[in-house]
Amino acid sequence: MRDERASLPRVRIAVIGSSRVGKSALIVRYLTRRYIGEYHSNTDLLYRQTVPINGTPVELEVIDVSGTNADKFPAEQIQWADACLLVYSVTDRSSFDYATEVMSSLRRGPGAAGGSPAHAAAAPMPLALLGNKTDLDHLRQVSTKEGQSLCSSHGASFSEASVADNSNDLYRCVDKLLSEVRTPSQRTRKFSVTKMLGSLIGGTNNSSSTSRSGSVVACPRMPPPARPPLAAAAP
Ligand SMILES: Nc1nc2c(ncn2[C@@H]2O[C@H](COP(=O)(O)OP(=O)(O)OP(=O)(O)O)[C@@H](O)[C@H]2O)c(=O)[nH]1
Repeated sequence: MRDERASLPRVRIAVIGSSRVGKSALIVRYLTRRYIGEYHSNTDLLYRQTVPINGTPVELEVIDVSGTNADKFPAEQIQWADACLLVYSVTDRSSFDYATEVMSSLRRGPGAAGGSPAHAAAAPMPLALLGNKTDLDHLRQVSTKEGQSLCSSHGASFSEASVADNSNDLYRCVDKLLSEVRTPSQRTRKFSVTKMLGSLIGGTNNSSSTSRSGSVVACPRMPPPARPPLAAAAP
């Protein structure tokens, strides 16, 4: 099983944003369609799932970059990733400011703040911005226009969504980002990870559950920026 998974093509996404904007809720929602109301972690977590695309399994890895350390620029996590999803809360101006800062650094130029050497030499890293918590519109501090304008000036795609309300926009946003990394002619996804959710939430021991059709693993620490096999996540 280990060799089989190691040989799969990988797509790596870094989800970055201030604390409490809903990054973990978003990732779990995307992978399982379930909503986690309260899940706080002060460390990075790696979610891993085998996703069949056009009948070809692809290893999707998503790193949930803890917002607790948002004063530290997540350069290593960005270097590790093929694409970044920046998340802020439309109810939290400071979270938008942080996303703005990260996006500006990312787009400042080759090697400025992340992106692998390959990315720097070729196209810029695919980047998406998502304004979460639109269900709390009455508490809104950041307008839709501000998000749009930030993205149009930085070559990123923009969406707003409510993870709590299970907006379709959140799936569209992530799917689009994935398609910018890999562009198979037709994407199909099959999830069978729901029953692993319990171990994911309690996942402090690197336990993993795998199956041919899908898996999720939580790792307590982010992998190094180079690309050795993720030993901690191996079954
Ligand atoms: N109203 C509302 N609350 C949300 C939404 N998404 C997440 N939340 C809540 O926001 C809080 C923070 O969500 P998390 O997913 O833990 O946020 P995070 O960005 O991972 O936070 P850190 O682990 O501190 O980095 C939780 O209480 C969630 O239930 C949403 O769309 N609407």
